[in-house]
Amino acid sequence: MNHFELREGVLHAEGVPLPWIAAEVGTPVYVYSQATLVRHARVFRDALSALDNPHIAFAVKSNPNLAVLKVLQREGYGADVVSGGELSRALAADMAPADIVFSGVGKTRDEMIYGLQTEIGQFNVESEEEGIELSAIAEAQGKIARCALRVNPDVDAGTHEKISTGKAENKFGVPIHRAGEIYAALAVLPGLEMRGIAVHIGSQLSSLVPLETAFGKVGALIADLRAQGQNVTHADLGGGLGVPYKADDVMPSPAEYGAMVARVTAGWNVALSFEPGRIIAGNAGVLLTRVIRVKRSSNASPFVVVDAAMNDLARPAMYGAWHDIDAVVPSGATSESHVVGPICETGDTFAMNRLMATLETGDLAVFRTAGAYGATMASSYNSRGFVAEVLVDGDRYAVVADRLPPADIMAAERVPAWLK
Ligand SMILES: Cc1ncc(COP(=O)(O)O)c(C=O)c1O
Ligand SMILES: N[C@@H](CCCC[NH3+])C(=O)O
Repeated sequence: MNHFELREGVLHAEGVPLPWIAAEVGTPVYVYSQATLVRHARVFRDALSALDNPHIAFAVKSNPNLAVLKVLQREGYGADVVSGGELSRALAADMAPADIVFSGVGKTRDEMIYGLQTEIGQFNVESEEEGIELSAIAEAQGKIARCALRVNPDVDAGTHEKISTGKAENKFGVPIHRAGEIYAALAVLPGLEMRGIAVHIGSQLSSLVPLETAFGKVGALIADLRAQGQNVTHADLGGGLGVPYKADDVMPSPAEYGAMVARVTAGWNVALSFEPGRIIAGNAGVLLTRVIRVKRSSNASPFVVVDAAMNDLARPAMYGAWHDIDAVVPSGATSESHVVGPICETGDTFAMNRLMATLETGDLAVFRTAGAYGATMASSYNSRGFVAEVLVDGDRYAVVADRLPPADIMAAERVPAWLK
C-alpha cells in the first residue's frame, strides 16, 4: 500500500493534500509518511522472524530527523550511528544506549569518549589502529568497549561505485584474509571486549547474491576464529537492501532477504544485528517542489525550473540517480521535459528528456523515494537555505524541521576586525 496517492485528483500524503502543506509551510519541503515508516519497520522485522531475537539498528545517516528516529524508536529499533552528531540524535530520540552501534572509519577521540561515556552497545571497529586507540581511551575512562571487527570481504555489491563499500579498494573494514590475526591482536587489549564481526558491502543492492557471498565469508571467518579459541557471540550484517526508484525496478523483498539470512547463518550461534536505512525510509518520503517557470526558448524539450535544487536533493547530481517526478494535481497531459533546479551548475538537473506529467509555471510536483539520503545530504550551496521537513500522521501533520533561511546561516559568519 502506498501512502502517497491521488485522492480526487490531488496527491495526498496519507490523509493530507500536499497543496495544503505547500501553502502553509512553503516549498521545497520534504514530506514523510509515518504510516509508511511504521509499515516498513514492521515488514523488515517480520522478515527476520525466523531468527532468534535479531537486533535492528536504523542507519541514522539515511534520515536523521528526530521525529523519524522517534517513530522507529517506538517500533523498538536501535540506531547505527557514524558520528557524535548522529549519536546525540539517537539518544535524543530515546534510543537505549545498548541498542546503539557506532560504525565508521574515522571515529575521533572525542567521539570514542562520547560512545564510552554513554555506554553504547557496540563499536564496529574498522582498523587495527582504531582498536588500539579505542582500547587505550576505554582503559583511561575505566570502561570496556564492546566491539565487533568490521571486515572487508572483497565482494562487488553490483551497485553504484560511490556507494560500494565491500571491495578491497574501498576504505571500509579490514581485509577479511587478515581478520583472524587482527581480531586476535585486539582481543588481548585491556580496554576491548571483542565479541563479533560486522560487514556492510554497500547500499541500494538489487541482488541478494553479493550479500550471500559476503555472509558466507563471514560464516567461515567465525568458524576460523572459534577454532583459534576466540570469543564470537555477535554478527552485524549491515544494511544495503535496494528500493525501487522506478516502477519497473525489481528488488529483492525483505522476506527473501530474511530467508537468505536464516539459511546462511543457520548454525552460527551468534546474536545477529542489522543496519537498514533506505529500505525503511526511502519510500516513506517525497520532496515537494513548485515550478518557478518553464523555459521554452528552443525547439528542444522545455526546461521546467523548480524551486528544489541539487543542494536539497543531491542524489541525481552525485550519482546520476533517478527519482520519479509526478504532478501534485495532474492534468493528464504528458510531454517530454528537462527538470532542473535554480543552481548555477549544469549538474543541477533532475531529469533530461523525460516523458512525464506536463508541468506549468506555479504547479506543484514531487520527487518520489526521497525519504532516505534526501534532506540529510542537503547543503546551503548558492546561499540557499536548508529545506524544511514535515511528518504526516493520518489527517494531521507537523513541521519536524524548520526551514533554515540564508540569513540564519549568514548569522553564524563573522568579518574579522582587520577587515572592518
Ligand atoms: C555501515 C553502514 N550500515 C548501514 C548502512 C545503511 O545502508 P542502507 O541505507 O543501504 O540500508 C550504511 C550505508 O550504506 C552503512 O555505511
Ligand atoms: N548517499 C547514498 C547512500 C550512501 C550510503 C552510505 N553508507 C545514496 O543516496 O544513495
